[in-house]
Amino acid sequence: MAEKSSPFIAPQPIRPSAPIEGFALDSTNTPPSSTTSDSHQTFSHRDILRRALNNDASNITPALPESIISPAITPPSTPGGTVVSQPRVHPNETTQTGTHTKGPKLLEKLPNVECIVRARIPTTTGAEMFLHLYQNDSDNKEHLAIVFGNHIRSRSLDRVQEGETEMDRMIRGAYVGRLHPGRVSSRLEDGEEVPNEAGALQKGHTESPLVRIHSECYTGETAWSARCDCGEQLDEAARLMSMASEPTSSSTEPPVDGGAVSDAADGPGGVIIYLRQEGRGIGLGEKLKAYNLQDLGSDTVEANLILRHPADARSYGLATAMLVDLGLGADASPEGIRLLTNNPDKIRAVEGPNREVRVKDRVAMIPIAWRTGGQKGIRSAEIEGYLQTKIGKMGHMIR
Ligand SMILES: Nc1nc2c(ncn2[C@@H]2O[C@H](COP(=O)(O)OP(=O)(O)OP(=O)(O)O)[C@@H](O)[C@H]2O)c(=O)[nH]1
Repeated sequence: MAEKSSPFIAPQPIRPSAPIEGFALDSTNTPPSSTTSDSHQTFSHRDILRRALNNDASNITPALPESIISPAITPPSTPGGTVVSQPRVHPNETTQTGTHTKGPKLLEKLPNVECIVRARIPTTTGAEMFLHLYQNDSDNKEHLAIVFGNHIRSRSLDRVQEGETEMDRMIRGAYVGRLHPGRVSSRLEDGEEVPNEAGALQKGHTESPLVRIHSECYTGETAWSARCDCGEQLDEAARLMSMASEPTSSSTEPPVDGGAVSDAADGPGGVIIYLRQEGRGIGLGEKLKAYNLQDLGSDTVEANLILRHPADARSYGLATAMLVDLGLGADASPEGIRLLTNNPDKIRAVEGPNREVRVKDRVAMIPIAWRTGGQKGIRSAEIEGYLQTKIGKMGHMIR
C-alpha cells in the first residue's frame, strides 16, 4: 500500500535550478535526512513554524526544510508588477521565538506619482468625496486617494498639460468648484477661490487634516468577511473624514445672501490613501492560502511565514508621495497630519525618508465591537484571534 504523504510535503519536491531573486534557499540549514521525498516524515504546523522562528535573524529566509514547502505553492515574488525588486523578507525584519517584529520599509527616495484623473463621488451616506487615481514609477497598480473636503487638491492633476483644452481638463477632473451641464471652463467661476501655490485652497484651518493609509482587503471590504476589521476601518475613516470636512463653528462664515454656507467654511477634511497592497502585500491568492492555514491552526503571522512571505510585505513610500502631491507634505502643511492607525510602523514609514510628511498625532482605531461592548461591529472567533495577533506579535496599539 502506498505510503500516505504529509500534506506539507510536495509529492516530488521541485528544487529551483537557479536561486529566486531575493529568496535564496538556506543551504546551511540542511533538512534532516528523514525529510527526503522517499521518507515522508510528518511535520506539524508548529514544527515548521518553530524552525522558521528559531532561525538566526541574519538569515532573512525562514529556515524551512526544502522538501516541506512545495515551490508549487510559493510563487517567486509577491504580486503587483513591481518594477523595483524587493526581497521577500525585509532585511530590517528580525525573528525571535514567539514574536515576529519588523521595521517599516524605509525607501531612500520617494517614488514619482501622478494623479491621472479625479471625479466627484456622492456616497450612500450623503457625504461627498473626490476619488483621485494615481500612476507611479514603482509598480503598475492603480493606487487611489479618497479626498474629503474641496480644498485638498492634487498638484500633478492641476498642472497644465501641453495642448490640452478646457474640456480635457474638466474630463480629467482638473477643475475648480463643481461641474454642471453647460460649463465651458475648468477654471474659476464667479465666487470661487484661487488655489494657492501648493494646490490647496487657503482656508486658515485650525485643525490638521485626518489621514488614513488603508491597504486593500477584498475579503473584508467587499466579500463581507468577519476575519478582519478592514471594512469597518474603511467605513469609520470615511465617516470621520466627512465630519471633518463639514463646516465647523469656529470657521463658519455667514451664508452669502442667506444661501448655502460657502466652501470657505469647510473643516480641515481628510484623505484615505487606498493602496493596492492586498493581504499586507502578498496578494489575494496568497492571503486565501493563509486563511486556510489559519483554519488549520496558525495565526496570521505564522501563516505568512509558512507560505514564505514576510509577516508584512508592505511599504509606504507611495502613500508619502501621494500626500505630498495633495499638499499635505511638510513643505505645504508644516502643522502636520493626524494619522488614523493602530500600527506604529506606519507612522515613521509614512513620514518618508526625509520627513516629507509630518505626523502630528496618531488617532487610534478602536474596533466598534470593543467600543460598544459587542453591541455593534464585527463579531467572530476569527477576528478576536486576528486582533490579538496584531497586538501581541505586530505591536499594534489598539487603544
Ligand atoms: N496576509 C494576511 N493579510 C491580511 C489578513 N487579514 C487581513 N489582511 C490584510 O491586512 C491589511 C490590513 O492590515 P492590518 O494589519 O489589518 O492593519 P494595518 O494597516 O497594519 O494597521 P491599521 O492602520 O491600524 O489598520 C489588508 O491588506 C488586508 O487584506 C491575513 O490574515 N493575512
